[in-house]
Amino acid sequence: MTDASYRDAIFSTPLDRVASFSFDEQVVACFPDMVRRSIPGYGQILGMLGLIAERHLRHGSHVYDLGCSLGAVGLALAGRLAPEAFALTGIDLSPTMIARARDTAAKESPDHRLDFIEGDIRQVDYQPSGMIVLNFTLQFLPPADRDAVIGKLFDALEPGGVLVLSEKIIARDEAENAWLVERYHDFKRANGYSDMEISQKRTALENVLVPDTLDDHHARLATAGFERVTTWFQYLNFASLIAFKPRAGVNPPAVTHD
Ligand SMILES: C[S@@+](CC[C@H](N)C(=O)[O-])C[C@H]1O[C@@H](n2cnc3c(N)ncnc32)[C@H](O)[C@@H]1O
Ligand SMILES: O=C(O)C(=O)C[C@]1(C(=O)O)C=C[C@@H](O)C=C1
Repeated sequence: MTDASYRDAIFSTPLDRVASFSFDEQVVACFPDMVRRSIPGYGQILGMLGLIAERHLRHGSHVYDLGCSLGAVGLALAGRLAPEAFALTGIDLSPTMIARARDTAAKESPDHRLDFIEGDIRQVDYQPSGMIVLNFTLQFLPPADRDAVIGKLFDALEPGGVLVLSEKIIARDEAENAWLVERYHDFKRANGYSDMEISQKRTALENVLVPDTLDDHHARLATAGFERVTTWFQYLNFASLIAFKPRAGVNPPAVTHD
């Protein structure tokens, strides 16, 4: 990152009332440090997205990065693929994120076609695309809106296109979930967050980041029409899935028995 990025100290002082988490200017200013210290495997997921794009993207096709924040996904793809291999549109609700994503892309990958637009991913008219990435974004949509967004993305994908969905997840089994969350807090402590920071951030994220189970994600993607859904990454309570849209004509016709 060539842009200024500060250490995340947002929850490091005791707060009388912890406000709901939002992607405000304070978060934008320390975002690279926050995600690096708060999302297990964040860097590895970004690295793999480039390799997935190399394998699955038809030359010259369009990619969406939804909830793009500072544009890290586009930069990761630009690090692996030639400028003519793809054109990417990043979309985010936060104007500050979008402004910084544009600046960074212009400095770091001037030859690649990386566009960034401010918008709500629930309201976009999507153009046909070969790959769509939701890297820790769906979890911030109200649960009631998630099926419709995934349905729209399925429709926008070209036959053979892929959706990559990375999310914080919850385990249905209480004991399993407790173990994962406790180890996740150990991970945060090891990355320099205090117990107070961990606890205040947890409060701020209540009802803002609402995780689904892996089963919920698989079921939603299958219902939308995805042919094959694979959980290709999991590190504690963070996971990434890839979903494949069927190629036209390869589905065998349904066999009927009489
Ligand atoms: C955890 S961040 C995503 C991180 C980013 N994808 C990355 O890989 O660095 C979630 C982002 O989703 C954005 N967001 C949340 N709801 C949104 C919506 N309805 N439409 C567009 N962006 C949204 C937030 O502004 C925030 O930047
Ligand atoms: O800090 C946490 O508890 C998180 O869940 C990490 C998480 C995320 O998963 O999106 C939460 C908010 C910020 O966007 C960065 C990371």
